[in-house]
Amino acid sequence: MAPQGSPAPLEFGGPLGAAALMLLLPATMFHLLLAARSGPARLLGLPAPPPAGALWSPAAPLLWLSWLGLQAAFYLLPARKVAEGQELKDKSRLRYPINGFQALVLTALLVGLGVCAGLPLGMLTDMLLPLAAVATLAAFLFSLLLYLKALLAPASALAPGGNSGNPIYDFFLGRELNPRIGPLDCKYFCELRPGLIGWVLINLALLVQEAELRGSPSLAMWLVNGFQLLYVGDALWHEEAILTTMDITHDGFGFMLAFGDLAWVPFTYSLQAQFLLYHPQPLELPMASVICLVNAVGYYIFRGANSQKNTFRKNPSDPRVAGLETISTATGKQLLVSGWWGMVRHPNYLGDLIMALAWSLPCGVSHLLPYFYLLYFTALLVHREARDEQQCLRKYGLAWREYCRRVPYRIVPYVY
Ligand SMILES: NC(=O)C1=CN([C@@H]2O[C@H](COP(=O)(O)OP(=O)(O)OC[C@H]3O[C@@H](n4cnc5c(N)ncnc54)[C@H](OP(=O)(O)O)[C@@H]3O)[C@@H](O)[C@H]2O)C=CC1
Ligand SMILES: CC(C)CCC[C@@H](C)[C@H]1CC=C2C3=C(CC[C@@]21C)[C@@]1(C)CC[C@H](O)C(C)(C)[C@@H]1CC3
Repeated sequence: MAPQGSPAPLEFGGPLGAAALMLLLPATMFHLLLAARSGPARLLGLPAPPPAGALWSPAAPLLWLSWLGLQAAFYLLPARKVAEGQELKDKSRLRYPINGFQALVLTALLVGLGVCAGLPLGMLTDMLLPLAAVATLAAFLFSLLLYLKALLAPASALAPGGNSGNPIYDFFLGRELNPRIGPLDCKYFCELRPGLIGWVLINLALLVQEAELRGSPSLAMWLVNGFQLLYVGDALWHEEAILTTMDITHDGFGFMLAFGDLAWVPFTYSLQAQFLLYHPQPLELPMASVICLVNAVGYYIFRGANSQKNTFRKNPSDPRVAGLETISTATGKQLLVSGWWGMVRHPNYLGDLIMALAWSLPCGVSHLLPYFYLLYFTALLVHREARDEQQCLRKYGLAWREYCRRVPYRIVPYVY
């Protein structure tokens, strides 16, 4: 069934773009994994081909499925709070458990106990290629299952974007908005749990492996681990805020998010730590302090902007935001035009990008490879910003134009 109303414009270059991305994204991920462990560690240019069998281990599917099962079990544990999502087309609201931080703590306890009992965590680093292969295969199979499941879904459950009628495009973007298997909300679960927590676990394994190889982890490895743990911990602590993001409220759950959440995030976002294991970098305390300052500035902007908008959206009369200047829109919602959201139209992206820079700086400036995340993330956020602008223009019309007039810069003041 297709949703009613005018069809949404095609994004990501339509079916051709979607097909190209489905090949390019996994290829890029494997290129990065191989380049990080190769001598020259070139971002551009071909790394040496993997040794025969390096992409496969019979233990990998077992390990990966156990990890997914463990995170699903933590998801189903009693939550400190159950939050309601945005209103859906049929006027209903879905309920979501807020226990992501609890899952992170339980995972840390379990891994800690395992390590004390002799679990060789560092050996996980030798499994990254086979695990990435399993995660990629799982993302393809899972997206197929989701595509088929959407055939039975009512029109009101379909996403505005991924129902063009072209199977390749719809498979990529995702047809159903909030597919659920029993009590498990697939998109909400995948976006915050197995991939995000998996990312910090991989980082930790790389740190342990470095300690085993060189006697102790390097300062650079500590910084990368610390910064990214803060980012993931923050996401899970503010888990409820994800319910208003574009991914949850607008995008269907298809290959893009399934692959992004399950494979891309854990295996490419840990690239800096992977690079450092194979290419140790000297880092002195004064430089490390400057990098910590850069991360702190980025985090301050990112958290300040996200919290200000979330507080305002939940309760505009909250004393923390009640004094801010706003524009009224025809939908009854208001737009902030002072505070963080009066500085640029996406101050949260600016903070996120500054943090991305801080995550790469500990890797020195001899290689471009550890700066991949910063480059990719800039492209992702510029594209995401443009998509969000289109959606806001459709939602708010003239009020959005007025906001753009009052706040002319998108992400970086006086630059962009
Ligand atoms: N690490 C990663 O890989 C990624 C991280 N992120 C991060 O995720 C976070 C969420 O990003 P994202 O979901 O893209 O978007 P935002 O959190 O920026 O949300 C955009 C929405 O906010 C509302 N909004 C926009 N302007 C205003 C305003 N002036 N006043 C009030 N509300 C406004 C609109 O929705 P409405 O009016 O309907 O409320 C708009 O659609 C960001 O911090 C981003 O950096 C995002 C992608 C990837
Ligand atoms: C593989 C493709 C190129 C694109 C895939 C994009 C996804 C990897 C990202 C889309 C939005 C994301 C968000 C986060 C992680 C990356 C993905 C899934 C996020 C969970 C990271 C932590 C943040 O604090 C957040 C605000 C909760 C993020 C929400 C969006």
